[in-house]
Amino acid sequence: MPATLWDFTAAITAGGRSSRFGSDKALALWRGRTLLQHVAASLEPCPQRLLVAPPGRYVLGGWTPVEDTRPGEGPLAGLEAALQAAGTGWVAFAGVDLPGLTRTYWETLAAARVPGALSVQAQDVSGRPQPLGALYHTSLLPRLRALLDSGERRLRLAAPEDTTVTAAGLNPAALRNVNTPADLAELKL
Ligand SMILES: Nc1nc2c(ncn2[C@@H]2O[C@H](COP(=O)(O)OP(=O)(O)OP(=O)(O)O)[C@@H](O)[C@H]2O)c(=O)[nH]1
Ligand SMILES: [Mg+2]
Repeated sequence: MPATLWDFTAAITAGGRSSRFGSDKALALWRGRTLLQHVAASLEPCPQRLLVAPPGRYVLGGWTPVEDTRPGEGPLAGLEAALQAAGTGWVAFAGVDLPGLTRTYWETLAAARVPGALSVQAQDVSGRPQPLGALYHTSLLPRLRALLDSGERRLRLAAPEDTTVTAAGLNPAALRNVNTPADLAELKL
């Protein structure tokens, strides 16, 4: 895959409460590294890397801290902060709880971009597009602001359906989501 495909900004949204996990899941260990480190490694080739989190919560070398625009309001607000900080272009938006993400995963999404698209999302095993672990264009920012101002919090509404490309055939292991200690235990099997 040509290196020129890594022409997007990386953003990890890490402002969650981990209430189902019971402790900070970003710092939970899997294969000797934290979940946050796994996600960060998948995005290391990106020229600009942003970590949206409460100030001082994490130290992640090479990643620029970005404060939430609306702290505690969920990943849709995290995406707003990320797109605002990114400037102009494409942003790879990841959660801390997707430790199976790989460089190949992001390269596949990046290669699926077409003119006019504003988001590229992987199709999961049930055929649904996955809004976390997806690419978003910064021109979505006015829409996101309007959605959030109106009280909307669902990340899957971030991009209009008719401007969202879905990429099929990605490794389902890339999208394993850790919400509970049981999810992490399953990952270790
Ligand atoms: N920046 C930011 N990220 C968030 C916020 N809420 C959740 N996230 C992140 O969004 C991703 C997926 O969120 P959830 O699985 O709902 O995580 P969570 O809120 O920490 O966990 P629960 O409390 O169990 O729902 C994780 O990377 C979270 O850190 C927020 O208010 N701001
Ligand atoms: Mg949550």
